[in-house]
Amino acid sequence: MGRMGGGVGGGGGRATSPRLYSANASDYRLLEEVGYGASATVYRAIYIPSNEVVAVKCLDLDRCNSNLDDIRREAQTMSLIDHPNVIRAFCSFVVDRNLWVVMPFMAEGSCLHLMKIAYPDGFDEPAICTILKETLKALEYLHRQGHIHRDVKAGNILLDSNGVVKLADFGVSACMFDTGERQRSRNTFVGTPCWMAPEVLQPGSGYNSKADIWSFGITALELAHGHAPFSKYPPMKVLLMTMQNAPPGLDYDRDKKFSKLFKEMVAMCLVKDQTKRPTSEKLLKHSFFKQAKPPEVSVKKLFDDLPPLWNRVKALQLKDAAQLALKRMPSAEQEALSQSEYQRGVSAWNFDVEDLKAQAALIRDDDDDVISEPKEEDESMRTSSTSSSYKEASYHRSSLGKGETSEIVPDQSESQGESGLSSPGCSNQKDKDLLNDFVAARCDEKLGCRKNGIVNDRIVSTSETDSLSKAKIPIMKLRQTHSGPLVPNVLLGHSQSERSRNLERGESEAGQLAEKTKFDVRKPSLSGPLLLPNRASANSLSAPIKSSGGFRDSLDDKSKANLVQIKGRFSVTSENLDLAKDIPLGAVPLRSSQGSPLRKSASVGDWRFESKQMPGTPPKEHNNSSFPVSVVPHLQNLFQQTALQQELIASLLNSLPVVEVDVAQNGKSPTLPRTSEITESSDSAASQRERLLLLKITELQARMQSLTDELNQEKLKYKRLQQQLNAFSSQENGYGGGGGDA
Ligand SMILES: Nc1ncnc2c1ncn2[C@@H]1O[C@H](COP(=O)(O)OP(=O)(O)OP(=O)(O)O)[C@@H](O)[C@H]1O
Repeated sequence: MGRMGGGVGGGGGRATSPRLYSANASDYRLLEEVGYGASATVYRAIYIPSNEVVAVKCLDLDRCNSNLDDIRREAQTMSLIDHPNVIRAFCSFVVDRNLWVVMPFMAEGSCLHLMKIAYPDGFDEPAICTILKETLKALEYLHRQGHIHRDVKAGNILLDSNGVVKLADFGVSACMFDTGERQRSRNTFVGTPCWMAPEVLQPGSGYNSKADIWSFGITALELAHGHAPFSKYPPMKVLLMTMQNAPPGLDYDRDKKFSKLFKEMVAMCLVKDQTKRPTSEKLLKHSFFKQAKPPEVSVKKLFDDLPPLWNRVKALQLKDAAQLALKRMPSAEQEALSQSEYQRGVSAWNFDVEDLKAQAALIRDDDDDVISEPKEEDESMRTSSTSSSYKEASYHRSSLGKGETSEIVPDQSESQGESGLSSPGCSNQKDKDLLNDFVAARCDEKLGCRKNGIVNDRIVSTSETDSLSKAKIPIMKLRQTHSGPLVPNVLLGHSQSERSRNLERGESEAGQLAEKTKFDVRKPSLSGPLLLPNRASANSLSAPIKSSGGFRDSLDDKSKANLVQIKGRFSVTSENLDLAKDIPLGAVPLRSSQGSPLRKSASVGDWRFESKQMPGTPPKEHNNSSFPVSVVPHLQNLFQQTALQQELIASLLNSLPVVEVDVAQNGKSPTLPRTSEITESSDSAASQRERLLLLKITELQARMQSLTDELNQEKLKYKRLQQQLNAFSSQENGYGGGGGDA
């Protein structure tokens, strides 16, 4: 155990008198877990010598990218910070493989937690204005001191019970005046992808404090919507979108509730060219911040009536556990993945290169329309990111009962093309290079980048670009942020053991959901815009339908089950008939003059035409019920066959005047010629032929008899159905008339 960093501090700022905090772990009693990040778990704790409540952040050194020297320097920097809006470390010390950082306890936790638990759609503008102004003051101070924060986001904006706002987490901050190793580290990727400025994402290009201004703008959107832009996408996708898309912003139409000043301020921060972004000092002078109310007025009210922070955190952990269970489903992999990083508020400076590459493999085509239409994307993102954990949290306020969509897209594997990396989102060489550069940079940065085995294979395949999408890699890793032996028992009760219990509970809770989702995801969709245009562009709409990949079989089965008739290469199913209703007329290039595209099909056209000729068929039957469609063709078939056979028999009979046949009268089998008669005419040249013909006649007569029976039965059936239909329509009329009479 060794002491690191400053040992003095007081109440998180200049407000209280300086106090010395010991670097002895036994002087701290860790209480509830109040937060967790990529590499740390934060506890409410009692500093025993003064009986003061503090926060202890336990950083798992094994999970940090930095070496001990960097961390020591980091801690020293933290202890020198002295601003009312910046969380200051009282002291820090190493406990085995953990770094304990003692800080003031911020009783209301982070803005992210608060939104997750009670404001899934974001805060109101007065609260946002105050929070942003206080945060900007912190940034202005840090920039003046030569620091770049590099991880500005709602998860790092902490609130205390009086509404005081403090910027936290210097785990990734860089000193602008540093040289050597530290300086070089600014050419690597640090930060959280959704909040990362384009220049930070561009390997090799340097960046400065303006990167914080971009993140600040993203944080403004996060506070306004309840989530950051692109938060539903995997990091690789976010990376591409940040660089390719127009910058996100507050929409003048959609975000009507927000003022013009707010929109303007955000737009100023989210300019891709860093040189055009204002400095924090200049931004602080923007008119938007002039209207800011004091924190105790606009921020404090946000947590009225909320339970204690640790109970909220526990509720969120349960939901996280359910999310993790959900992630196990391969079909929901991408969705769960994209949500997880954001929902846990995890920073990208703990990016796992393997994770990134695997996530890149999951980039799908169907998202790519979004790339060119950022606003739509944002809209869909808004729907999806308010789903799951937020909505079900028990302490919900504003949005309880609002509609919620879990956006799980059916597998459209065939439409993806060969590779995730060759999807439109990264279809050109530039994109591929970008991804490769990015992965390479991250790989260089990461000491633990493995050089062999699966990971290595996957790295190779990234540059080859073709096999990545096929890799089905178990991506999800439960990032435990604390190692056991170093932690007192009391702590374990709230962390690992509890977390695993929660996980189990969460898994069972999520089980049903998972089942449902699995079903939903895999359920083939037999209609919809993706499939219909393809069908419509085929020569005939009634041509055999080729569905995509995964559900071709099931579709075939279904087609068979619904088969109405096959005529040559045409197969018509009742499903086609249903689909025809949904097909936009304009989408069908070869529509017949009869109106319905399906009339192009000989079979369907004929049936419809002829069925109209059936005597006594009420016109209503075509749209009212499905039975005429299936019965009429059958009847017609029988009718046609019978007529043909009758014709044949008649002509045969005409040609055989000698044979005794009694077909017409009783329909029974004809009396066969007696043996003696046959013998007598054996000389006849036609005798052989006659015999054969007689046999044929007998056969045909029998067949005709059965067909006649069948026809009679069908006629009866048809009559009954007609009666039923008549009864039904008269009932309908009766209801209508009754209503009118009454
Ligand atoms: N002083 C504090 N008082 C109360 N809660 C805190 C305090 N510091 C941190 N937290 C809570 O703990 C969470 C995680 O803390 P922190 O962000 O420092 O961890 P981290 O591992 O660095 O996370 P990340 O790297 O993902 O940002 C915060 O989002 C916040 O909710």
